Amino acid sequence: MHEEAIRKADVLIEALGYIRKFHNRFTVIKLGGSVMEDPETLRALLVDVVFMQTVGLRPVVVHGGGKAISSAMQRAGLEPRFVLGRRYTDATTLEIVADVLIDGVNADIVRHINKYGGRAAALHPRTTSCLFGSPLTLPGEGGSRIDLGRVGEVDHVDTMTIENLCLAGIVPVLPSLALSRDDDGMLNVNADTAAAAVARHLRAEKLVFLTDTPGILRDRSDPGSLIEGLTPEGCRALIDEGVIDRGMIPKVEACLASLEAGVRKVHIIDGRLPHALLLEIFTDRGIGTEIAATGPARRDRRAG
Ligand SMILES: Nc1ncnc2c1ncn2[C@@H]1O[C@H](COP(=O)(O)OP(=O)(O)O)[C@@H](O)[C@H]1O
Ligand SMILES: CC(=O)N[C@@H](CCC(=O)OP(=O)(O)O)C(=O)O
Repeated sequence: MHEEAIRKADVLIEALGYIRKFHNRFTVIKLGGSVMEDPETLRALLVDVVFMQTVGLRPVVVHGGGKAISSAMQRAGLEPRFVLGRRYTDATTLEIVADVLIDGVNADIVRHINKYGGRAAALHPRTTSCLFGSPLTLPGEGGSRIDLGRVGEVDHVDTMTIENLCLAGIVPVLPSLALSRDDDGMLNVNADTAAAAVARHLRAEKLVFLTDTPGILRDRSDPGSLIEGLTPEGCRALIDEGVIDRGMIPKVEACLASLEAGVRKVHIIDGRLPHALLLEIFTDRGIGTEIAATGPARRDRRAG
């Protein structure tokens, strides 16, 4: 009986060091569509976010919702089309993307954070947009540019609004939609790059990607092949070797850009694991892949 109580006290003491270290620091948390499919998984993650906000960290949530968007498109008789990992977004698709991300996913996250005793604010183009950008075109064959429709990239973040909300103890929740500086219309942004842009502009302490894999795996079919610590050079080598592939490429590229811009650590973790966020941030061992500018980021020598 006493042993169990002492073990719980030890857990709290272990967390105390991290709570002190990250007090008043920004942590940007990217929620991928894959972890928002199951209500119980989402509940556990948002309870962690409320915990972080309550103990004085400054969590900022940026979310996607790719799976829900694809389902809504299919219900409307539209076939999703991706070009180099980006959804081709015409005017009809943009309406669906905005409805799913704003009225569906964003509203759901805000409601749940409030329900679990926290306070959250929806920041999107239909309330207060904090993300501003320009249309993204990708290089095509023979020097041409690939047109992606209303797809954008973030080039400005209203950090003041985000910071003020955090200071007031409110968790800002942003979907991956930006306002175009050209025409004031909405742009659909890849959620990994949107989260990285927010982390860069806030000079966040941490950027955490919650996804549907234990982290970066050396062998994608073997969860035991998790790579716990990586440097940017290590990441580039794994991309060249083809170990990092598909959806993981934009995530890792977003990680590298964030680290270059001063974000201290990036974590890629399994959002399906209950309390993944608390385990990664408040324990010595962590659970996923940690990428830091200076390595080697060995787990047994981690200091947050
Ligand atoms: N080396 C790797 N380790 C783990 N996952 C990888 C790796 N390379 C590619 N992936 C793929 O990346 C996916 C995660 O990216 P993505 O599907 O875009 O997630 P999200 O919707 O959370 O943004 C994994 O489910 C996996 O299929
Ligand atoms: C331009 C572009 O591709 N935008 C993404 C935005 C959502 C997203 O990225 O969601 P996940 O994080 O769940 O993948 C899309 O339309 O799917």
